[in-house]
Amino acid sequence: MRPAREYNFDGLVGPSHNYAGLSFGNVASFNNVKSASNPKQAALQGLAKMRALAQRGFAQALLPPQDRPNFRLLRSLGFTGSDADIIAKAYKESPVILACAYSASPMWTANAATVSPSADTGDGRVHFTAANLNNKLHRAFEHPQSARALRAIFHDKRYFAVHDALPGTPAFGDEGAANHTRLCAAHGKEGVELFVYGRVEFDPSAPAPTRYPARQTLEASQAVARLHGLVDERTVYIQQNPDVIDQGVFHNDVIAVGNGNVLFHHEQAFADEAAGLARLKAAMEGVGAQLQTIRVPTSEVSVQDAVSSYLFNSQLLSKADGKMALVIPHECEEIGAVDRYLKALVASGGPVDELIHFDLRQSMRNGGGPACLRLRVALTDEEANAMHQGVVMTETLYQTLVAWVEKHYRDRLEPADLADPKLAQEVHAALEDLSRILGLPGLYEL
Ligand SMILES: NCCC[C@H](NC(=O)CCC(=O)O)C(=O)O
Repeated sequence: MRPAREYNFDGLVGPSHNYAGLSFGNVASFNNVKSASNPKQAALQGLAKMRALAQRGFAQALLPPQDRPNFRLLRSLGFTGSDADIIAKAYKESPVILACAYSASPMWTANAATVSPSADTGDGRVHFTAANLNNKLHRAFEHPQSARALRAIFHDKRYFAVHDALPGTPAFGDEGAANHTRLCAAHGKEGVELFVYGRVEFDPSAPAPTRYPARQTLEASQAVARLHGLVDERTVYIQQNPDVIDQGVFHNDVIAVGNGNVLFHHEQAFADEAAGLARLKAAMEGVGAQLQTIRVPTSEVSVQDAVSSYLFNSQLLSKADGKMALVIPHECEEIGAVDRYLKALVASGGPVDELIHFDLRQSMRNGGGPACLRLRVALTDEEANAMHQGVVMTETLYQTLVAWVEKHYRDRLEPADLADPKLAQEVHAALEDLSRILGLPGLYEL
């Protein structure tokens, strides 16, 4: 075994963060549609989380925002002329399409890709597959730039393989790491990769939600496992409970999170819990790991409270002393049942002995909590040295980025502001500056 640690790559929130109600099935996105956002505060809240975790000694890095509005998308839909013409025409004919082209949704980097560490893959490299996110228009156009950014950071082909997204068709709906968890005895040792899917394209008899869409298919999960060269005995597929998708659990990471040998989940998370967890347990025994579940009963926390608090959209982080900290949003303290549950959890003598709270309200109002905001990449020391270093969070980078945000970001964005052609110029100037700060000159096609 080679020693390895988990890096969390948080999404740096882009300057066009706004509330457009684009995600049917995501309750927060729908409830906050057309309210005013504060992109500056959103970016600073995200940076504060990155800095605090880096200061605690957790390996922390970032993924950059994407260029917005997405003129390529707007042109492909028939809007022509100068940039200002395109924006004006799109706003007049279809403000929702303009909002899609302007979405800052790449901030939720858990959806950027699925990642398999080198200990698990066929060729011993770290594998990434950019997620096609084809269930939502505003997200379906993220993947080319996600792959480009990952290739810029993980450029050394001796260590890293970045795959393009799966075909963008319903059979292969792929939401990346939000529906994937890796369980292991140690990051540098072979682990078990758990894929949680919402529906099965080629088996109409399999359960499926009826109200809200299931974004991830079994077929997509299996394709990612093939691309990464994962071994069958160490790969487990479990179906998400369709009833909870219908209650607003649009990704599995809204109802379960895993780390090390621990799976923290709601009792209603999975369609056939007993059988699924038995398979997971057996696979883990094969790699010398003992599955430990922390199962939250409905009698203590309802699915509705889990969705509004984002209790499970937390980060479960291993500390140097062997215990784990749970990184949660402030909303968890505000919902009585969740607050009580968490206090009892840290007092129970189990693996989680600390809560770390953050104010992430700007992201939360669009349905993105601590776990949505980060992509986990377990790396050996050699791999960590081989990646681009300019994205690793340090105190200097934090201070530089705070000044960059203060300079370029607005503190209020309403739906009508997307029609302002100056906004596009501001985003452009900000990203030009950012690629210089991060030392990634080819990051954008600006
Ligand atoms: N992992 C969390 C993802 C949240 C994201 N929300 C959004 O895209 C909302 C955007 C808006 O409505 O403006 C989504 O649903 O995919």
